[in-house]
Amino acid sequence: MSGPTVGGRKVLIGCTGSVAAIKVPILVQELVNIDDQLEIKVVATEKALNFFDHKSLQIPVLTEADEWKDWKTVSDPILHIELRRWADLMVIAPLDANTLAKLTHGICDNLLTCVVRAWDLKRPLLFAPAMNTHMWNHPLTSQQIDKLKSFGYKEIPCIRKKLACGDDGFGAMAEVSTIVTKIMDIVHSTVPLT
Ligand SMILES: CC(C)(CO)[C@@H](O)C(=O)NCCC(=O)N/C=C\S
Repeated sequence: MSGPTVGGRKVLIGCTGSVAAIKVPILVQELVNIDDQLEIKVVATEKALNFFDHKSLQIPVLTEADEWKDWKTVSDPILHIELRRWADLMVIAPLDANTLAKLTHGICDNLLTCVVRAWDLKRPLLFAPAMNTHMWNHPLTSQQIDKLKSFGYKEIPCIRKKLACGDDGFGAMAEVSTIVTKIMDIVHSTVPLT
């Protein structure tokens, strides 16, 4: 990115109900360490909150409770629209099997899926799938990932690892360092959005 950063890039991290969500705090910390100019917000599904203490993060973690708690009248802001306007890029890490299926069909029944449903396809959206290896190997998975890629979303491929349930195989979320590198490649390559 040439010239002074007029305010950091705005990165929205979406996270869903995979055990890999234990890595969300580490992902945030690594991004802050590598570029303290970044503005970072997290949007978590209810299930994602099972895997990390969102109150321990030093940055905003938006949840279902935030979507409508302050809304009183039709002129009040709508959080998922505020977020799609705010973010320069979005990374969904981890993307669990459930939300993968929802996004494939445009289901928008929570804050995260509403942001994606309203997403400006001219802005980068990356996703890092994470699920049990038997879910990964189901034929639905590749069909659904191909569908997301047809929208222009960029996959950060899963890797083979010992999984949370003891199985060994593909389905593990990409390493945090890989996800950070993919984000920074985009941050350093895109001109500031007006
Ligand atoms: C959990 C973690 C990050 C530990 O290194 C890794 O195994 C992973 O991404 N697993 C994918 C999710 C998973 O395991 N699912 C649940 C049942 S198998």
